[in-house]
Amino acid sequence: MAALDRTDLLVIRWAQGEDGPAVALLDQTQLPHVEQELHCTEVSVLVEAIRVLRVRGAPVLGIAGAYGVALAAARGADVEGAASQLAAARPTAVNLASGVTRVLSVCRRIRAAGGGPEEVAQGALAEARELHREDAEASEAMAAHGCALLRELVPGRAMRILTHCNTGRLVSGGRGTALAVVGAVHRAGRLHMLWVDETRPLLQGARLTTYEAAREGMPYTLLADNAAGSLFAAGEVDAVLVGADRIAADGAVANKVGTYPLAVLARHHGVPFVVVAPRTTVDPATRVGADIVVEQRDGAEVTGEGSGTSTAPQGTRVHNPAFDVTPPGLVTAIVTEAGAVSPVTAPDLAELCSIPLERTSRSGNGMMNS
Ligand SMILES: CSC[C@H]1O[C@H](OP(=O)(O)O)[C@H](O)[C@@H]1O
Repeated sequence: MAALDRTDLLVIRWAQGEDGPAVALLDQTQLPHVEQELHCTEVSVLVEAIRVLRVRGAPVLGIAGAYGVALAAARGADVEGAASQLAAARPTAVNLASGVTRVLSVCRRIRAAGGGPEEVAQGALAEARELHREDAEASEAMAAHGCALLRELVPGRAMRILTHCNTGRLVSGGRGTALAVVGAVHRAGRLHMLWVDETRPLLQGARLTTYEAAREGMPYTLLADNAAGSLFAAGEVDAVLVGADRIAADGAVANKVGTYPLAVLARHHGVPFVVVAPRTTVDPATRVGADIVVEQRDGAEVTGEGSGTSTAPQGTRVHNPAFDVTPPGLVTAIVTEAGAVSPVTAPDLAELCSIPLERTSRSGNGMMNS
């Protein structure tokens, strides 16, 4: 694997190639051993890329959804239909639907004002680019707020931080969410060890967080998910940092499956459990955690069925939720670009995110009314 310059990880970008406009993605299913860019010249290709996690992680899904609507507009395709397909590609990460809705609203507004296809395409791309830029900015702010909070929560010494799944540059327009905080702690000389959960079944930790930690020069150690408990028991964890895919109005956090058990372990062992996410991941239209739709994925991701190396008998029934939901009472703090809220309460979260508690309801296709 060629060592890459830090600034050179282009996770997602708008491309104008010989075959016209495209959404270019670093294919995360090929990492860490192959760095390959996928050019999506059709929305259907981008939808499939989202479904199979060639591009993944809540904030970057919002960026991908936004560029996807701009791609439909640029190619003179049915923008409304494209928006519905994109928003439905994965149900849990709220950023996807909100990124799609944001650019679709711009298309509708330009059209209603009498703009033609060219104006709609230009407006859509400009809005998608603005969302991309905002996410990069949010990432820098989260890193600063999160690092300051950790220095309060773990005073005086270099920290041993455990993380789950992948929350770095690969999920963001910038440095990421939780891993952006770890990077800031590392650059401040305060990171003793980053414990990396492999994160079964798709191994985002083993494949992607290790890849990013290595690029950043962080001290890191990979572990099987079920080894985390013994680390807590040995007093080897000073803080847990994770991302989020959707945060309900009451502060309940949907994140990669395996997050909830870490929150329970952290509470039992008196270890801070910190969630890092941009305000775009807080969804006031989802009142409580029980209302979060948790994506159920194909059992073959667990058994390997069909890949030639199946681990279980043919036809084994599999429970494979992509996420779980952690109640706010187990969350020490939620860090966003606007700052940190701790303890996590609905009014404080709403204030932090400058979101009025009463918000428009969802339309049937999972997209927010603009
Ligand atoms: C902060 S976004 C990263 C977030 O997304 C991951 O899910 P997936 O890999 O299925 O897209 C996981 O929940 C991470 O915490």
